[in-house]
Amino acid sequence: MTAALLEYERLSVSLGGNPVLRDVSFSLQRGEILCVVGESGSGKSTLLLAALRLLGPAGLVTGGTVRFCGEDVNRMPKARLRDLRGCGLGMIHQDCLASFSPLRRIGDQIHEALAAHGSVSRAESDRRAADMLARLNFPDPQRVLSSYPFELSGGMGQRVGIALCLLMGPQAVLADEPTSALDVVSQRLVVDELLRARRDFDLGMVVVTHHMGVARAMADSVLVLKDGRVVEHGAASDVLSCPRDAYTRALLDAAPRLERGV
Ligand SMILES: Nc1ncnc2c1ncn2[C@@H]1O[C@H](COP(=O)(O)OP(=O)(O)OP(=O)(O)O)[C@@H](O)[C@H]1O
Repeated sequence: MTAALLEYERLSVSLGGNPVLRDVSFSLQRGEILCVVGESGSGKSTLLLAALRLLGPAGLVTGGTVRFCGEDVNRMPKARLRDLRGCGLGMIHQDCLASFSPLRRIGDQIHEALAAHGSVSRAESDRRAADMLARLNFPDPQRVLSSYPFELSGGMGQRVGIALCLLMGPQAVLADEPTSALDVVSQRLVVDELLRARRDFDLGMVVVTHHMGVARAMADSVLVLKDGRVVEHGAASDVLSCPRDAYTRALLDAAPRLERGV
């Protein structure tokens, strides 16, 4: 049987000595979108960072494992870990534009990122970036590539961040509140782009969101986190339509609606 893309098995993590994740288990298959919901401080970002072994100096895995394609992330040698972070697991942040240097053009920075993970000429990286931006419905990819970050709107910046993530050729994508900083129109575009990326590249995705409307629009499965523990995990249709847990019901009561795109 093929290993899951990501598998958390009874993962417990502490930050600064405080337990933040407790016995978290789930798996993610190719082509699956898992949305992780829960209130602020419930451990959602920590859950994503654990997969990249990016818990920082305060972080400690106190029990359990995270496996990527069957390989224990906490036992990976440095070179493997670099591949994992560079092109195995893509990361999309709440504010992708903030990850770009304000001083250099987008095309220069995309080239730098691609060249760090394999020999690629500037012409080739521009071609691949322009193709990806066109695929994500940017009307003028060349203009984006020659822009500085401050010349892009927040929504465009977020979509450029998605393009860069996809250009690295990840097998799975971790998205931490990818729509939270956006107006509703840009939210819809980002949700549609992530759904298209899943379909086109058969990606697995873990999407952290406060927004139950985003979970409704995207999720195949939903995991509800409270105080670092999984209170509910199952098919999106079950968790979002017939929640078993009172906490999930309370989250759903505050949900803005987005229709499912695919
Ligand atoms: N370096 C640290 N040392 C100690 N505690 C930390 C540290 N970083 C985060 N925490 C705590 O860990 C808990 C989980 O944080 P985390 O960012 O994973 O939650 P979250 O669900 O993603 O929250 P949000 O939705 O606000 O981003 C929080 O209570 C936070 O205060």
